Amino acid sequence: MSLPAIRIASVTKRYGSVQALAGVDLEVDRGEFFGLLGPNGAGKTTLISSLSGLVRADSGTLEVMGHDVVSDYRNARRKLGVVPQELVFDPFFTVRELLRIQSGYFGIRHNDDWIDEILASLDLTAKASANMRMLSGGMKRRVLVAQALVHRPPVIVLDEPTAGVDVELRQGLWQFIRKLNRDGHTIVLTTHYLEEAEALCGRIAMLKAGRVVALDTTDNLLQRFATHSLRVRLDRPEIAGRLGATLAEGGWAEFALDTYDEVEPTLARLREAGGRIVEMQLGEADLERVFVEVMHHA
Ligand SMILES: Nc1ncnc2c1ncn2[C@@H]1O[C@H](COP(=O)(O)OP(=O)(O)OP(=O)(O)O)[C@@H](O)[C@H]1O
Repeated sequence: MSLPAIRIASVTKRYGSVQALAGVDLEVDRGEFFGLLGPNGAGKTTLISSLSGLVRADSGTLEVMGHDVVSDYRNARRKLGVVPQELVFDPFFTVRELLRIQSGYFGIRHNDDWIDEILASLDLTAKASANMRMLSGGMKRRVLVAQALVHRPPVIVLDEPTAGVDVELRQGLWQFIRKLNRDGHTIVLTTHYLEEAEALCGRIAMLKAGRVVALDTTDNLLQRFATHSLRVRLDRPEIAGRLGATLAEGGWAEFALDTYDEVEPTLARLREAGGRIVEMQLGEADLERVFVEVMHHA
């Protein structure tokens, strides 16, 4: 069996009194499109930074394509491309200069053919000679992606790559990342846009307070929780509450259902209890609901 793309075992990291990572175990196989989700402060960036060597874990081991990120740092770093969350650049370099410098960090010279290809894929060709300070936020983010790819890493980690990015660019970016994944790259993504994670990721880990609290395929996660919901707005919402629904704002109540077959009996019970339905909606479970449930119970 080939080694996993990423192996994280018993990793802990503390910042003063904050336990940012409290014993994380995680393996990502080669070729996966993997999602790392969690609320603000869950430890996602700390985990990614530990993987890229920006942060030193207090204990545990991290490997990229079989290379330990501490004892075999150079090889581990070569196998990894990280698109960081924060936009930090030297404003005086042009896009091409920046990508050449980044290539130099990895000891790669004469990288212009590949740089041109990346620029074209990210729709940045026209900006190759522009100074970084002249680019919009969305374009800077694309340059961050380009920067992560100059050394052709097999494993690519993206930390909230679409934060503050417009819809068109987001779709373009995903198309490109999907292509990289189809070409065999392992992708790890953190995002707060759960519909993006649902659409893209085959497997997902959810972190809370530095621990993995859910880890499964996206399909299993969606199925593990009630797959459908019946939302009703009643003239007397408390009736639905007595029948086991979750009450929401505006008089809405929500029943979690395993199948659509349960819709009719639920409506019948409501009618018998004297509830009059003012409005009604049927919904599929989505990752957002799963996320809320997992975080609530973890
Ligand atoms: N350099 C640091 N010094 C002190 N505390 C830190 C540092 N970096 C992170 N933390 C703390 O560690 C915890 C985990 O932070 P981290 O940035 O890893 O979370 P995250 O899941 O990436 O959050 P977000 O979704 O907001 O990006 C938080 O409580 C954070 O305040």
